[in-house]
Amino acid sequence: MPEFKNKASPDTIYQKPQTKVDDFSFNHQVVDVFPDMIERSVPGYANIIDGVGRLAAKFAVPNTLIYDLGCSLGAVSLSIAKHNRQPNVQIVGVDNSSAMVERCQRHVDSYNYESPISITEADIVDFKLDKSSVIVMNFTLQFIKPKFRDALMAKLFDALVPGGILILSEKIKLGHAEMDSAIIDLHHDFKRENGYSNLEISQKRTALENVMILDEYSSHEKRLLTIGFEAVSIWYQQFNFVSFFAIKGQ
Ligand SMILES: C[S@@+](CC[C@H](N)C(=O)[O-])C[C@H]1O[C@@H](n2cnc3c(N)ncnc32)[C@H](O)[C@@H]1O
Ligand SMILES: O=C(O)C(=O)C[C@]1(C(=O)O)C=C[C@@H](O)C=C1
Repeated sequence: MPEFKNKASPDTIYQKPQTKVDDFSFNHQVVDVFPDMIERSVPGYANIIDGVGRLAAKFAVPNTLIYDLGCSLGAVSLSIAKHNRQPNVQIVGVDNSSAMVERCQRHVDSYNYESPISITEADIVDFKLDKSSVIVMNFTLQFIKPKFRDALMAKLFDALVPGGILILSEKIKLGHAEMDSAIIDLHHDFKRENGYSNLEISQKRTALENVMILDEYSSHEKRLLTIGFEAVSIWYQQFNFVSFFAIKGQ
């Protein structure tokens, strides 16, 4: 995983009790601590970033684009640039948080990989996509309103060349209450082991409740197959954090 060159500030956002916990948003306060927050919150994050770059390299095609939708600080874009061996591949990161885009541009500018990376501020729901061989949404679809998800996935399918892939990483819910609760407990243990208190875990959970809506893995798979993808497969999972990819037939 490309190291963030400026050492990230520690995430202390939910340390103090808040009388009213606001909905989570990718604002300046979150941007400042984001590398620390995501590393301590998402099991396997560094492995996923590296694996996405390696997987993208297997499907990248010259003279196409590779999209990183919901790019945050550019970790996926940089991993793809690091692993890509194909000529004339342009990596395009898109995010609708101006605070993220501004910081992401600085990160990307501090690297010098052969494949160019451009960063754009836009809402991916109404962003027009050009011909691409790989599209990645790493922990982003969960923040898109459910009513927009089918159309967004269909748009990504249309933009892919035959043989192209969509890589999605998502926090999922399990279809069985007792199993779901056990896996959520393991995730919370992971957070506690990374130094988060019960108060931090519970306030963050409240903040995310209305903005991060989770699907079951079976719903993701069904949606992608219904749209026309030839096959869908999980390549990484730890607890309720899954990364999977779907291929468009030739
Ligand atoms: C959990 S972060 C993604 C992490 C990042 N992909 C990584 O691997 O480090 C979700 C990102 O999606 C962005 N986002 C959420 N909704 C969006 C939308 N409608 N259009 C574009 N970006 C969006 C947020 O601003 C945020 O930066
Ligand atoms: O479930 C959580 O507590 C999370 O923090 C998850 C999650 C994510 O999956 O995107 C949510 C918001 C932050 O961007 C980092 C991680």
